[in-house]
Amino acid sequence: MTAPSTHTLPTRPLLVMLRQWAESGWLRRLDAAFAGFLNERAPEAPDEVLLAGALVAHMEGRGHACLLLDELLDDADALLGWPADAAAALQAALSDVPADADAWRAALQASPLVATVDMRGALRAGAPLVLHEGRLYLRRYWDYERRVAQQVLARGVAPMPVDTSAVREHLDLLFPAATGGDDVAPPIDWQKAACGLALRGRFSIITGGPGTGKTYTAARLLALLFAMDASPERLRVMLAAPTGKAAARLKQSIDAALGELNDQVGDRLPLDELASHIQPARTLHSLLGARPDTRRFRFDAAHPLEVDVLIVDEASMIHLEMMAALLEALPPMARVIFLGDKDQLASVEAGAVLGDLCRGAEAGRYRPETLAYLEAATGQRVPDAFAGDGPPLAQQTVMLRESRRFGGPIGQLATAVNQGDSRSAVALLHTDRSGALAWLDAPSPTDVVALALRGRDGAPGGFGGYLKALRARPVAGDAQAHADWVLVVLTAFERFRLLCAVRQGEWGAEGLNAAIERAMVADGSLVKRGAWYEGRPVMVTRNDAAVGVFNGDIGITLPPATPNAPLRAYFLDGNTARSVGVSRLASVETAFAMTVHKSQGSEFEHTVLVLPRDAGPVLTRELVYTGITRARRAFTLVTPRAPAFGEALAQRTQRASGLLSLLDR
Ligand SMILES: Nc1ncnc2c1ncn2[C@@H]1O[C@H](COP(=O)(O)OP(=O)(O)OP(=O)(O)O)[C@@H](O)[C@H]1O
Repeated sequence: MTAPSTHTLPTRPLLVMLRQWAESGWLRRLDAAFAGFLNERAPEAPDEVLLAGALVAHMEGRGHACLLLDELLDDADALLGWPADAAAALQAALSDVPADADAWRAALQASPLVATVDMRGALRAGAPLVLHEGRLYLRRYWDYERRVAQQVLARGVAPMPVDTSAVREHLDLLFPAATGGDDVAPPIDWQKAACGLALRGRFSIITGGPGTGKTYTAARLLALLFAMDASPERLRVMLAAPTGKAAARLKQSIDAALGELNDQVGDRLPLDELASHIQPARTLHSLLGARPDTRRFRFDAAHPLEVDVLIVDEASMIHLEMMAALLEALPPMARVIFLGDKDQLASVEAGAVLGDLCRGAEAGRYRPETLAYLEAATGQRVPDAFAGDGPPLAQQTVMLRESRRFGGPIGQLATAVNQGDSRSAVALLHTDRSGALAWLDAPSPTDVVALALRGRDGAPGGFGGYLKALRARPVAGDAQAHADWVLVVLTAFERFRLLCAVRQGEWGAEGLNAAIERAMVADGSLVKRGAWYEGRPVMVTRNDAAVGVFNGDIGITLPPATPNAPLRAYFLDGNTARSVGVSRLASVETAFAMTVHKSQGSEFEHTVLVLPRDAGPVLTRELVYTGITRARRAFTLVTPRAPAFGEALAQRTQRASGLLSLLDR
């Protein structure tokens, strides 16, 4: 949101009240200031318009694309989840404004501050708010939603013509039939179906939990596209993900899958040539050409990306603004395939685009025409349970349902959590004997610190391996040995991580980082002479295109190979490390512990999820699920108050958005 300026203190009673709310921490200062800005623009605007403006800004700060007016009037407490005193103040404020939604809507519609959308989609010029079908938007977010919907519709409405018998031949090679026994029909291979559907669309989604083979499928889809293309030598393939780490993982997984495929199909498909067409994976910011000090990217509708096929991983992390920019920068004829887990937490920024787009993915809702195509192109009959009359987007969306790497206790726990089955989840955490799962009651944060330093039974180590790697520094001046050491340290750090539900407080990332630092300094593992010290892991908290670091990147502070040179932060970039002088990193925080939100796109051998004492609105099922699915071999749940876990599972993340209604027309 653009920060409006207020030059003088407000005198209008509503604005005074909003300012007090901001001082109490119920609203952001920005939200109250936005109401002040609306008042400056239209001093005659009634209170309800200014109040709605402050609340829509507030909702944007909480990740919502819009404010649902009916929900606000029906049950403001449920919508906002404010503390009792704030809720009472809001109820009092609401009782001063028209009590029913129609009167409120009429006041908004009549205001010059609010644009309503006419039959042709036109808006009143210059209005900072938009009202559409009971949803109130900051104009920018209305615009992003409309642009995303337009792009999805433009790319997805008419399937491209496909030679189904050629597709079938290739798909049978790429996905050898599962054997179901003599009289048992083989289960449907959703990976094969996903390739078949993506082949005929310019916009496709492959969603599924961890290890369900999204990248495995994407690699086969690339092989299929390459085999089916009339001039494959000209095909430009790009890979991207929201964070550097996720981009590096995507490239590694695609390379590994293509290598495996090569062993499987030999020279029946030109896979070596395909591999040479795949450019290095990039972050979305770098792909689009982020520029310092502007929201605009180098690539946009007027200057499209030079790409024919774009695969985007970790799509649940893409927020509305980025999705709009990405889709518009794609040439109209290019294909984009999004991979992601629809059940994960959405981005910190407003919008839950993948979740919205995948709302019907579980049910399939494939139309007869889609089912007939799938049968011809893949040789598979999709079970009736997945038939329906879904919109065009549903015809291009496939959910992968079988986890290949996550079948053990961690997978079972993730499933129980996803289903909100807290009894089974608690039982799994308490009774697992394999070492994969553990529940730790931690009366004090020092228990978490002990876990961080030494690990636990069944999953020993904690940060011990990382500290050991740090100590194995080669003699100064040997550049190659130094480069190898940096990679060892970076990789060792990836093995263990504390994930917190919140940032602040003793159970939050900030408190635990400080406590771990203190403990490591006390036992001599670290020498800390200032904010920057050797071995300090840092996470970038703001994009800085000029330095080449982006929100969520994780680096380790180390001395460079040259003796006595200042410390540098080293970042893993695929299989190599790149470094930045620490003085150039303006926005970073220590990263022994990090929030679950920031951990998306990463995985660790042993992941510890720390739930604080009180289950506030941020503690949700999606947050716990996302934390668990960051664990590769071991997961530990830690909390000072056991019921916090069940309370979190009972709470869902619901983000207000109008995207689906724009797509369903
Ligand atoms: N059909 C299959 N047959 C055999 N192995 C498979 C199949 N599908 C996936 N795998 C294997 O399962 C593992 C997980 O697959 P993959 O990495 O593609 O999953 P993913 O959904 O992309 O996971 P993540 O959520 O971690 O990104 C890989 O080792 C892959 O080779």
